[in-house]
Amino acid sequence: MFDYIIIGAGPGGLGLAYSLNNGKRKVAIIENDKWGGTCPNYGCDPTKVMMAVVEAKARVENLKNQGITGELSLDWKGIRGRKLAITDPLEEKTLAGLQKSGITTLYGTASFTTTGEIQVADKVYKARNYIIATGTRPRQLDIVGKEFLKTSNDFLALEEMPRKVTFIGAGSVSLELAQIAHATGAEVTVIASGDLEIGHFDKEIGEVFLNQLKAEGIVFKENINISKVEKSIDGFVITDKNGHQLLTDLVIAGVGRVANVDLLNLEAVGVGADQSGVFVDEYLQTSHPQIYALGDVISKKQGHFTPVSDFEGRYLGENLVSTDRQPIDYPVIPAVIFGATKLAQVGQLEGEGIKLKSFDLSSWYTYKRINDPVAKMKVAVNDANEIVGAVTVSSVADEVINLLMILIQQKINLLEFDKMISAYPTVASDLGYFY
Ligand SMILES: Cc1cc2nc3c(=O)[nH]c(=O)nc-3n(C[C@H](O)[C@H](O)[C@H](O)COP(=O)(O)OP(=O)(O)OC[C@H]3O[C@@H](n4cnc5c(N)ncnc54)[C@H](O)[C@@H]3O)c2cc1C
Ligand SMILES: NC(=O)c1ccc[n+]([C@@H]2O[C@H](COP(=O)([O-])OP(=O)(O)OC[C@H]3O[C@@H](n4cnc5c(N)ncnc54)[C@H](O)[C@@H]3O)[C@@H](O)[C@H]2O)c1
Repeated sequence: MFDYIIIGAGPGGLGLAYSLNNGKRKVAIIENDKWGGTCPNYGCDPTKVMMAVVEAKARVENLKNQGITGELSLDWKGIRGRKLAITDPLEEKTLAGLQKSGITTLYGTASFTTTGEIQVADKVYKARNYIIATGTRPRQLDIVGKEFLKTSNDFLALEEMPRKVTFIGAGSVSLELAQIAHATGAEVTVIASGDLEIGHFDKEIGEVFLNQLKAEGIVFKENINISKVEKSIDGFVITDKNGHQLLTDLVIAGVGRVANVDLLNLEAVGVGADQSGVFVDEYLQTSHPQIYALGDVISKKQGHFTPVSDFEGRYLGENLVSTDRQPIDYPVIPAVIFGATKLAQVGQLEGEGIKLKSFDLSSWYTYKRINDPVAKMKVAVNDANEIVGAVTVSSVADEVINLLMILIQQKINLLEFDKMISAYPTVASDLGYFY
């Protein structure tokens, strides 16, 4: 008998396992694929290791003929080799870390039994509480030729970068991988089924980001509904509902992700869920009192990001053992689409008493110094002169947004900000001008 059994060893499940494991409690964690979950094996880490090379090339190219001469080219094999060396060992390290800390590790697909226990292969395990942290997997398109569609996982495993790569869907997965493919020499097309805009981001700044990707040479096609994909001698032919065709060497479907709930036998324990995830209350408790859920697998309005899963893991780690249960209280959550140019947003941009200020940052010293091709910011300030939201596009948007997140979360107004000194010239030394 365990105290806690966690299903899924991604950032959420792992955060919870370590938080609950104090030597006295018996904690088990179950994984049916790679220890560490999506982020280190198929998501954040490998994509950002690859992106670092794309960013470095752009940084140099932005200063070309301003003291830098010569041609640069990226080599996919080298980029992939870097990824293999940095992120592939993480799986083994994660498993070793769990075993060293005394957490029981079980390998296999977990599902609930009709008596409310957990089954893995032919063994049944019992616990006081069960926590579902099974994440998501790429959504598959139900079209003719769906067997020819590849996913982000397949992209990361490519041995060669094909000459022509097409992405279906213009969300974060496609927009990041499209930049990597394009920088390594592929002709890249991104197909959006509706108008080209990035959900959850400010429309105007999102458009600046997309225009920059277009200026770099990525081709976007909007309002295209794909009806079939066929194999031809030269590659694959994508046909849309109007009969237009596109020839390509590789098709990646980046059309969202679905919750890993189907193998869990949730009906047996009466836990509600659909493709968007497991239904939980503000304590991350499901309709079954012994079963909780966290991370990407839950149906929620918060973004599907590693630090959110980790936050939920740490929240449950405290709440499950506390006599004074508190509902989860999410802080502001930054979202970033990475690339040589990055798009980043945090907090709220509209609401009562909120003023939105726009800044063209390209002439600011921080950005002029590195000659960023685009640098813009919108900041939302409330009546109390506190920053409550921001959206920005530039090569350093990921760093700026985290600093703005701290100002928002800590409600630091200009008076308090002015009591601090930031190193200059850095993105931090610009912050006072945004109030
Ligand atoms: C291409 C890509 C890039 C990304 N980039 C970023 C980024 O830059 N920054 C960021 O914050 N987020 C990023 N994300 C999102 C991030 O990876 C996820 O938000 C994060 O991994 C979610 O953690 P989790 O623990 O909730 O789920 P997961 O990491 O998905 O872990 C769930 C685990 O449960 C296992 N599992 C599923 N079903 C069962 C079962 N029945 N039995 C046993 N085990 C099971 C799965 O194999 C998996 O290992 C990216 C995602 C993708 C796909
Ligand atoms: N930097 C990051 O933090 C990062 C990077 C990559 C992925 N992620 C996470 O991974 C998750 C999945 O990303 P994603 O890009 O797969 O999903 P997404 O939901 O961000 O985007 C999917 C896109 O596909 C489009 N789409 C859906 N059906 C389509 C169709 N039939 N034809 C064409 N387009 C279609 C949608 O309109 C949407 O624009 C996200 O939740 C995201 O949070 C995060």
